[in-house]
Amino acid sequence: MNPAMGLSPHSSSASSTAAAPAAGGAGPQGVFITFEGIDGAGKSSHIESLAAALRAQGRNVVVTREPGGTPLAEKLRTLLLGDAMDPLTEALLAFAGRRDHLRCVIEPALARGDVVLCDRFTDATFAYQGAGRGFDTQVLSILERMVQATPGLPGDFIRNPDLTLWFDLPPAEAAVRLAGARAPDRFESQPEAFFARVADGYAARAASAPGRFVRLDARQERAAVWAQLAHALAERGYLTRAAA
Ligand SMILES: Nc1ncnc2c1ncn2[C@@H]1O[C@H](COP(=O)(O)OP(=O)(O)OP(=O)(O)O)[C@@H](O)[C@H]1O
Ligand SMILES: Cc1cn([C@H]2C[C@H](O)[C@@H](COP(=O)(O)O)O2)c(=O)[nH]c1=O
Repeated sequence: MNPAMGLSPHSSSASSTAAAPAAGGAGPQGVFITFEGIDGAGKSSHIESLAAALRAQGRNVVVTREPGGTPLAEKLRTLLLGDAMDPLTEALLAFAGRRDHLRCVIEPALARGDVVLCDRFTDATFAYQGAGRGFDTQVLSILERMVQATPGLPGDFIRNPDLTLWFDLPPAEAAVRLAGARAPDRFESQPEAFFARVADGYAARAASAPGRFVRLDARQERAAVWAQLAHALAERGYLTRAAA
């Protein structure tokens, strides 16, 4: 457990887990936690509960999402979820929104020492555009490096989440949960085979960064999924055992 409660944990680079150099001095570093999984896996059901638990422990928490998180990126979200386009255009819109989101919301919050809880981030681009659409992941890696380089920090520092909570649910079960819940967007209306590829994409990302990813068995009932999540946070010192 980290007794500093995440005040100075690892903000990792793409190739290492070295701590992020603080921009303009040795100020506090926040904690960047992302929620990932196929549509309907249960991410949104837990993000506000985690924010409440962290706030109860005195942390400032920013809850945000991708695509979106800034006025500009929310406009790009509307395009991405609503308009037909090719996979490269999807990837470029996702990364354009991410750049604005990082510069305007995520980096300032982390520099203040806040906890950032983000519903989806770059792993979603690799899972949906890479594995789901079959787009070239080498191109995605180039965009990732360009977009996640942090202003004020050395050029080789790439902002990545400290922790990624991967809600792993079989596509057939996600489809049952989403059926009738709301009008499906352009991604939610994809066939089950698409989500099988997306799920494989998440598994591949998790295998490539095992220290960052925690797999949650999202088939369980809500309280049991929360228990897994809280345990993972407590193990890393981000939540006290009591809150978990
Ligand atoms: N553990 C669970 N067991 C059964 N149903 C659940 C569980 N968790 C969430 N649900 C339900 O499944 C549906 C999808 O949940 P939620 O919106 O949290 O998923 P999501 O991963 O955020 O989806 P999306 O990415 O599409 O926004 C909701 O109707 C929610 O009430
Ligand atoms: C970040 C990101 C997201 N997507 C897809 C994944 C989902 O289908 C939607 C977002 O909807 P949600 O209800 O907010 O989960 O967008 C994507 O294809 N690429 C991305 O980079």
